Amino acid sequence: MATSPSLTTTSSSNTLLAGLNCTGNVHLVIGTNPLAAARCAQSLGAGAHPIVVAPETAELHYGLQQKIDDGSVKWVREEFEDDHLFRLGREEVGRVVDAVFVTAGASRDELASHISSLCKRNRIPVNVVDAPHLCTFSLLSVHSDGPLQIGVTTNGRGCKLASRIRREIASSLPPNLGAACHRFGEARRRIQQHDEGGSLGDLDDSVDQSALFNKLVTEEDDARRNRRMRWLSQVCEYWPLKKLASVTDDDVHRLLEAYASSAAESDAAKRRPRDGDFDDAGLERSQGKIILAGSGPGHPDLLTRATYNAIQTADLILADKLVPSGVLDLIPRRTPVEIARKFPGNAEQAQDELLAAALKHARAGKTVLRLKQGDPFIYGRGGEELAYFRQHGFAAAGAVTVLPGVTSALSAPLFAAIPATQRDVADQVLICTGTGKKGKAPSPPEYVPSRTVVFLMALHRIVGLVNTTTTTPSSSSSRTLWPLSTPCAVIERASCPDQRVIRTTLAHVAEAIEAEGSRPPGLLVVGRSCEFLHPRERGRAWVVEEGFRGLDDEGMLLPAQLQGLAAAVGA
Ligand SMILES: O=C(O)CCc1c2[nH]c(c1CC(=O)O)Cc1[nH]c(c(CC(=O)O)c1CCC(=O)O)Cc1[nH]c(c(CC(=O)O)c1CCC(=O)O)Cc1[nH]c(c(CCC(=O)O)c1CC(=O)O)C2
Ligand SMILES: C[S@@+](CC[C@H](N)C(=O)[O-])C[C@H]1O[C@@H](n2cnc3c(N)ncnc32)[C@H](O)[C@@H]1O
Repeated sequence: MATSPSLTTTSSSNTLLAGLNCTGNVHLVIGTNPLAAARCAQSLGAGAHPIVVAPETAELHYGLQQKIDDGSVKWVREEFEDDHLFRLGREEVGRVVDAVFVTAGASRDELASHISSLCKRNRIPVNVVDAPHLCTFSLLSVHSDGPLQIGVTTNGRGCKLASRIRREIASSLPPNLGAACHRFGEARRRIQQHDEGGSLGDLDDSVDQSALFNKLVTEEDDARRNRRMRWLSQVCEYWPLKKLASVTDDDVHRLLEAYASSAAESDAAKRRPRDGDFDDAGLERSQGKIILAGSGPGHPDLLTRATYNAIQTADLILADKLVPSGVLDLIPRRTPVEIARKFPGNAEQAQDELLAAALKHARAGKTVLRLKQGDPFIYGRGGEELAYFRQHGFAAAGAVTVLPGVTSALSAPLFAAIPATQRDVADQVLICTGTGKKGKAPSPPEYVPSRTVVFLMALHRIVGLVNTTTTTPSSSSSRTLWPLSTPCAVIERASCPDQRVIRTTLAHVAEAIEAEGSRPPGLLVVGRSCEFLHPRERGRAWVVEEGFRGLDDEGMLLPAQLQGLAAAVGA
């Protein structure tokens, strides 16, 4: 999000996009045509002071005339002279103007060339319409909605196309997103104020989350400072945009207040329902039912029909944080939905809240859908939840239904063209966690050359994981170490439009994640199968692949992957 128009420096390669703070700047506009009027409007929108330089006799576009009449644009009624650049600017920068826009004349015009070289010599940013070679920056096609700005450039390869792309992007966004940016920005500011500068250092919104984004917040941590800010970041990362856009001031307030109470509770699971807390096991009432369902890795087409039907018919949906937004979008508008606040360090409380809510509403005769991500029984606490519901009055046949889901553990490798088992390459597959209960490091699986290992919940502690698998522990054991050359892949947001795959080896995976940032949820696949369809590219420590190619493509293999296959089988 930027508060001013984004400018790009112009060259034959791609440009550095930046949001410039133009408040109080002086922009010199040379020309009086409709473009000059548009440039003045853009400068005004960014808080700059446009000055038009044109002779008294010039014909003014009516929009420009209006702005001159109302005093927002100043008109210097003179032919352009070099010293305009050095005497019309702000006093605090020695009267040099901050930027120059030449809106008439174009490429063949000698004056335009002269102004451009003069500006370049004096390091004054200059833009000449329709003459990229004369520009030091170009303007983006910008969608603005309050503090939210989205800029698109094709870097001189078709501004009409850029504006079409911009419109298309803007139309795919939920309404009120600008207001949501404002609301969340305010919440952030309040947290920073109240929590004495609590900050995640995430001010640079041009990069993805760091790999530490999901690091467990422990009770020893400087709770207030970090936790509230983490909480807010988690909401921004995991909630669907539609939900973020519909948040009200009250919701934000409640979210932050809820944090305050959960932080107070964090020293114990005191209020957590436990076995025997309710003496109602076996007590069958006239009650509703609970459906515990998996929603797959991300793409809504990967839902089972059973889960889809449950989504359509439930009275209440209690969804986990990782449930993909494409799935949440299928929930009918009439159906209330709550998303778990399972943020690092708060998973237990959030789980308790959901279990209590599920019981309450099911006891009141409702059909409650506990919607989980992937498969509910694969690191999804599904077994725990089923046992809990059984112990609390939902033991009769049909009182709780469990519906499977496509697990990310097996589908993410598939979407990255990694066959988890492959004849002569991998004859077994192991799914394990990179993080144990309360953030503990589980003991790593031993190295078996013919095994594909999928690590869930591992990326926030990748350094520790690689260390324990590849180096000898101090208490020397006979464990076979993993060779650093073992191929591996990080697969993030598998089957979502922003899926990303990083192909590398154990030697470089931690460095790759550090360099590329994190895009949760993501997992790590290790083993020779990672290279079967993707032979390693010599001289490259890692390779990044962006995007999900959809479910309609024939095969799932890119031409490059097919070439890889040919190479792998020696064709
Ligand atoms: O004990 C804990 O829950 C905290 C330790 C912890 C775990 N993973 C972790 C953390 C750090 C953290 O959450 O801050 C690490 C963890 N848990 C999670 C994430 C989020 C992500 O991958 O983007 C991450 C970060 C992973 C990464 O950075 O790669 C989220 C998570 N853990 C879990 C669930 C499922 C659930 O709560 O129902 C969920 C999803 C919650 C949701 O969608 O709302 C559950 C979980 N957490 C954990 C385990 C392993 C337990 C074991 O078998 O030893 C398990 C599996 C299980 O309980 O059956 C451990
Ligand atoms: C708590 S586990 C839940 C797994 C889920 N029950 C399943 O079967 O996929 C969460 C972990 O699943 C993995 N995960 C979930 N969705 C993913 C996706 N779309 N792409 C890559 N990894 C994913 C990540 O490793 C994440 O840390």
